Amino acid sequence: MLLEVNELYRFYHIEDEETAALRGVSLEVEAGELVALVGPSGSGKSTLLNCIAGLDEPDGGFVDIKGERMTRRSEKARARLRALHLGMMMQSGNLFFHLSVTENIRLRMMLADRRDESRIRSLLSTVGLAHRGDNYPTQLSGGETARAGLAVALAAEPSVLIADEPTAEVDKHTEAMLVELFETRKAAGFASLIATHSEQLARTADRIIRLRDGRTDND
Ligand SMILES: Nc1ncnc2c1ncn2[C@@H]1O[C@H](COP(=O)(O)OP(=O)(O)OP(=O)(O)O)[C@@H](O)[C@H]1O
Repeated sequence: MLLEVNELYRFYHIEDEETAALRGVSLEVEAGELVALVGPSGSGKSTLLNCIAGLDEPDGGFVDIKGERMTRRSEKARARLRALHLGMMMQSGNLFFHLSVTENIRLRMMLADRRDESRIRSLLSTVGLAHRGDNYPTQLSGGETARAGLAVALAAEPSVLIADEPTAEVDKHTEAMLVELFETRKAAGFASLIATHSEQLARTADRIIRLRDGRTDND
């Protein structure tokens, strides 16, 4: 099992008000699986992805990636696990603004001890940014920024990819290109969990997991 999420709970508190963003979410994604995560705004998708990535600590439950525990580990251990096995593309962005797109991809590869200039070029063209490698994130449109973020997420060929709305703000042609890219990952035996409103992407997925009020819908 590449990704195991077991009984995750996450509560947020603002003054006296408590929001139960996750209320016992469990899921598994196996090698070669593309899973779409869908649910209305506020249902807990981003919270779930942040907990999986070890960027947020759940109040209960655990996350294992390739059999290694992500939850309740030191920041150093989580960073190592992320660098080696996890690609993430989050709404908050995963690009360094003082680095060009090419430099962002190169840095992500270096964190996983990889160096391959031809892979950088091929990644850029796969996400439709062959002409944008030397640009800085602030010089990109919303859709281009999303695709640059995806190129960074995929840079080190992660076993597990988590992505938050990768096809938001892209045109139909680019959406089709990204769907093809996810299918290629699937064929190569990697796992992807993708929060999406894209019907095309949901249709391509092996499974759809629906979140509602912090729970999976089939609970
Ligand atoms: N840092 C935070 N502090 C307080 N409440 C939060 C925080 N982050 C999220 N929430 C609340 O937790 C719930 C789940 O939010 P989350 O962002 O995970 O939903 P989502 O399904 O990703 O929504 P969207 O599709 O709009 O991005 C919402 O009620 C949200 O208001």
